[in-house]
Amino acid sequence: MSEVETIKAYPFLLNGEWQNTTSERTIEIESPSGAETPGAVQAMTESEVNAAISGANEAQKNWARKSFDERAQVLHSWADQLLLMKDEIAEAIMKEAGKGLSSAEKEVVRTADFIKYTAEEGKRLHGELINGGSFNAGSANKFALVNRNPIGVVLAISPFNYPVNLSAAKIAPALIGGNAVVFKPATQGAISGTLMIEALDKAGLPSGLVNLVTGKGAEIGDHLITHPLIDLINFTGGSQTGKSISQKASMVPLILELGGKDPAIVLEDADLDKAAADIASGGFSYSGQRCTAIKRVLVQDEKADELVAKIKEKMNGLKVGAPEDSADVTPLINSKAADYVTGLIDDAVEKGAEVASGNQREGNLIYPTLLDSVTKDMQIAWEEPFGPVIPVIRVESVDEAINIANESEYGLQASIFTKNMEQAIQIGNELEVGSVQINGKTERGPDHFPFLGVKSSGVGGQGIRKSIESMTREKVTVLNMTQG
Ligand SMILES: NC(=O)C1=CN([C@@H]2O[C@H](COP(=O)(O)OP(=O)(O)OC[C@H]3O[C@@H](n4cnc5c(N)ncnc54)[C@H](OP(=O)(O)O)[C@@H]3O)[C@@H](O)[C@H]2O)C=CC1
Ligand SMILES: O=C(O)[C@H](O)COP(=O)(O)O
Repeated sequence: MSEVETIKAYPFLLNGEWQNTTSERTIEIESPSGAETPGAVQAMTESEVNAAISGANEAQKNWARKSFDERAQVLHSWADQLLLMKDEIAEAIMKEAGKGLSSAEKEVVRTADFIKYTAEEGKRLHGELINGGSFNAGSANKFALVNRNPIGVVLAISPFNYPVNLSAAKIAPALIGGNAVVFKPATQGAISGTLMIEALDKAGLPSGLVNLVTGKGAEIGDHLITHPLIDLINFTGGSQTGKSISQKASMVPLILELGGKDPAIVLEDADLDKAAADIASGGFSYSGQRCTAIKRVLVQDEKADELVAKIKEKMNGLKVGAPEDSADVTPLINSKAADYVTGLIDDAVEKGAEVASGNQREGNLIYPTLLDSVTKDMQIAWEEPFGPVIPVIRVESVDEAINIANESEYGLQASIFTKNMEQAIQIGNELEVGSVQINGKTERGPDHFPFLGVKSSGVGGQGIRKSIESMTREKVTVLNMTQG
C-alpha cells in the first residue's frame, strides 16, 4: 500500500449522506508541528456544492415550521454528542490547528455550553406589539405585530484558529432561528469541523439542514458566496478575505468577524502586576493566534521600564513547546504564517526596536517575543502578526495613546489598565473599537456578551443573543382594526 493510501480521507455530509467527492481529489491537512498529516478532506466539485446549497434551501422550509422547543431539542442533543466525542474532537483540533491539548478540550466544552445556552436563548426570543396611536399622525386602531423570522440559508465560513467554537457560534444560532446552514470550515480545521458535524448528525439533524462543504476557499469560495440561494453570509477570518467577500456578495446580508490589532493601554497609575499578567496571557496564549489577542502595548513612558520587566517575568511562566504537552506557545499554523511573523520582527529590529525577550525560531515554533521601543514607522506597530509577538510603544500622554490606538485600520477590542475608572470610561468612549475591557485582557468570552468589530475588524454583531438576532429578520404584520 502506498503512503497516500494510508491517509484517512474524511467524507462530507450532503443531504443526510456521508459521501466522497466524485472528483476523487482530496486535500491533505498539514501538521503545524511537522508531524504526520492528521488526514485529508474532500475537494468538492461545483455541482456537489450546488447540491449542498439547494438541499439546504429545501430542508429549511420544514425546519422553519418547527417550534423553538423542537429546534432546541436538537441543539441540546448536539451539545451532548459533542461532549461524548470530546477526546476525539480535541485531538483533531490539537493536530490540525496546533492548539495545546488542554485548550483544545476546553474549546469543545465551551462549544457545548454555547450550544445549550443558544437553545435556551432561542426560546426567550419574543417579538413585540406596537400601537399606532403613539405616533402623532398614526392611529390607535393600528397594531404592528413584530415577529422574528428565519432568513433562509446561512453560509457559515469559519477560520482555523477555533475550528469548533467559531463554527458552532454560527451554526447553532442560525439553526435556532429557523435557518438552514451550508458550512464551509477552514481547510486547516476541516477535520475538527467534520467531527463536530458528525456529532450533530448523531443528534438527529434533519437531512440537508446542515450541509458540510469542504474544499479550498480559493477554489470554491467565489462560487459559494455568489450562489443565488445563499441568503446570508456569516464569515470569520482575515480582513482581506472578508473585504473581498463583501465586494463580491452583492445585496446579501453579511456578518463579518475579521482581524484585530487590540491595544493594551497602560496608564501611569495602573496595577502593573495585573497589567503584565494579562498582557502576557492575552498576547501569547495559543501563540497569539486569536483575533482578540493583545497585539500592541501603549504605555506611559514613566512606567514603561517597569512594565516591560514585569511582562518579561510573566513570560517565564509560559510553556513553549508541543501541543501534546498543552503548551501555551506552540508551532504556528504553517510556515507561511511563521515566515510572516519573523519578517515583522526583523523589520522592527532593523529599524531600532529592542528585543526584550524571545526572537528565536525552530520550524514553525516562534518563541514568545517582546519588542520594546517600537515606533510608528515599523510594520509591527500596525499589522496583525497572528503570532507570539507583542510590540511595546512608549507614549508621552494619554492623548497620544488614544491617537495611536485609533490610527489602526482595525477596531475590535482594547484594554485600559488604570485605577481611575472615570478616566477609563472617558478613554473607552474615545476608542474606535467594538469593546473596551477595563483592567482586563481583550477576549471574546463569555460568549453571550455582544461581540463586534468596527472599521476593518468587521460588520454586524454576534454574541449568542445578537447572533440569533443577526440571523433572523423582523417581520411586521399590521392589524388595521375597525373603529371600536
Ligand atoms: N474577529 C473575529 O471574531 C475573528 C477573526 N479572526 C481572523 O481570522 C484570521 C485567521 O484566520 P484564517 O483562517 O487564516 O483566515 P482566512 O481569511 O485565510 O480564512 C478564513 C476562511 O475563509 C475561507 N476562504 C479563503 N478564501 C476564501 C474566498 N475567496 N471566499 C470564501 N472563503 C474563503 C478559508 O478557507 P480555506 O481554509 O480553505 O482557505 C477559511 O474557511 C485572522 O486575521 C484573525 O484575526 C479569527 C477569529 C475570530
Ligand atoms: O475569535 C477568536 O479568535 C476567538 O473567538 C477568541 O476567543 P477568546 O478571546 O475567548 O479566546
